[in-house]
Amino acid sequence: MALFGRRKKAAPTPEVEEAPAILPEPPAPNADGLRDWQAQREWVLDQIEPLPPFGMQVIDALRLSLCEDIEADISLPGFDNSAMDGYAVQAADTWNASEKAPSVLAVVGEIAAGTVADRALAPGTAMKIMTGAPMPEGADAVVQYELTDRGTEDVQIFAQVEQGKNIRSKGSDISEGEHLLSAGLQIDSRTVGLLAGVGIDKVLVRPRPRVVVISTGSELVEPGLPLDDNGQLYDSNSYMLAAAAKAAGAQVFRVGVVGDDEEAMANTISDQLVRADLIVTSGGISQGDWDVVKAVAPSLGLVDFTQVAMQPGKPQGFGLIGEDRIPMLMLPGNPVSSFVSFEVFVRPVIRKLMGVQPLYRQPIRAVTNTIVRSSPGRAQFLRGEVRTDPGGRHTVDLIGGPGSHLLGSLQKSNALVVLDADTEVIPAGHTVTTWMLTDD
Ligand SMILES: Nc1nc2c(c(=O)[nH]1)N[C@H]1C(S)=C(S)[C@@H](COP(=O)(O)OP(=O)(O)OC[C@H]3O[C@@H](n4cnc5c(N)ncnc54)[C@H](O)[C@@H]3O)O[C@H]1N2
Ligand code: MOO
Repeated sequence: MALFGRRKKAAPTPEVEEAPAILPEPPAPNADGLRDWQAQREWVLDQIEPLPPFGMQVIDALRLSLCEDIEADISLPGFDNSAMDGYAVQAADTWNASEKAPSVLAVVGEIAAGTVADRALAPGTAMKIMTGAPMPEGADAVVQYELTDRGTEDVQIFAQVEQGKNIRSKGSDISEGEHLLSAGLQIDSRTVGLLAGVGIDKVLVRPRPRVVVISTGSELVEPGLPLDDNGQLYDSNSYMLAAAAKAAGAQVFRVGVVGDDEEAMANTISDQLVRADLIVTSGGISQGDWDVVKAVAPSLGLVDFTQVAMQPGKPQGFGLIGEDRIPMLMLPGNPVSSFVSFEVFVRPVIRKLMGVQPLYRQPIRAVTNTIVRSSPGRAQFLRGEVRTDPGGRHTVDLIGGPGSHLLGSLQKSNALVVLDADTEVIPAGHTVTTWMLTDD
């Protein structure tokens, strides 16, 4: 039984916790002043709480995490019914029936799906019955039309059927009271079907996180508008990050470009807090003279800017912003750096907010088709194309170079190749770790 069928309202919201006054101690940097990417990811995730459960229509709960145990209130099928269009009979009346020597039974009624017989079936008689219609009392088998002459007053039956033939018995799929689903399950289309099948219209789930995406940089132009000749380029990051967040299950608000203006940036972030479970920014966090996010974020909440031993994605920012301490991930502006940072930090945060497991991409080992070189000191997230041969063996080719502006080769890739910070060279034919970049 789902919560809504029984209790009509959600569990009381948990008490609001006191907002933290400082961020917890971040991971210690290495000798080069860089943090380990996995330690940084854990540190960020430790500060993220799954969203409180919410009651939703089952169709809207697709891909969300169930927050209640569900048991069946009814059996499925709910009654014995026919699996075929044909005649409900007593099996004994068909014994020894054949094409040459058919059994002949009087047809005494018709049962369509959604109706019931007006009497019990007596020996020597048959009732027409349609697929899904309830079996009449007294009948213990169904003879499909193809084994009869389809008679309307009398019917000739050309084959013997055993007891139970073509009957779908009550509870043969699900029995009343049976435990169906456990809290924590991520709802898929089959689960939606099962919930609806047992009559449940609403369930308690963790809602889609509302993710606000902001990009920064006075050089950026909204796609669709003309570029001038003064070093402008299109804002690809806010679109890419919004799409990636949506694919990860979020409800996305793409704010788009804010120029390198501190007041405008501070106002934009503050204005967005009201509809955000997470804010993601791109750009303006490195060492530049107009790194606006880095400049204003400290005035808005608790923030931490650091450098992580990964390439791309070295500069990273994290904060808990405003009175409600809304998490904010501040990503570097280079498009590939932004995307890789999304994969490493933002996607797991979205999944934690949603309460779905696993938080991380499941690593797949793939054999390199060529030598892979890496500059040691930073973990590498290279773009690759993984192919799977018919035997299930994965191979990978690197796509494009390591440059973090290479949007074209990012699009051509279907995986990230993840190398440890101390890796220098991997000969062709050896295996590497890859993350498949599927949009789910
Ligand atoms: N002196 C140093 N300079 C830089 C360092 C460093 O350590 N010392 N780190 C470099 C690395 S690594 C990265 S990554 C970038 C990150 O810089 P920012 O996060 O401040 O990003 P921006 O400077 O705003 O932009 C970098 C680059 O990306 C383009 N960009 C920005 N936003 C978008 C967008 N929405 N769509 C498309 N392209 C975007 C921007 O035009 C720049 O070309 O810093 C290095 N510098
Ligand atoms: O970290 Mo930057 O992201 O190497 O280009």
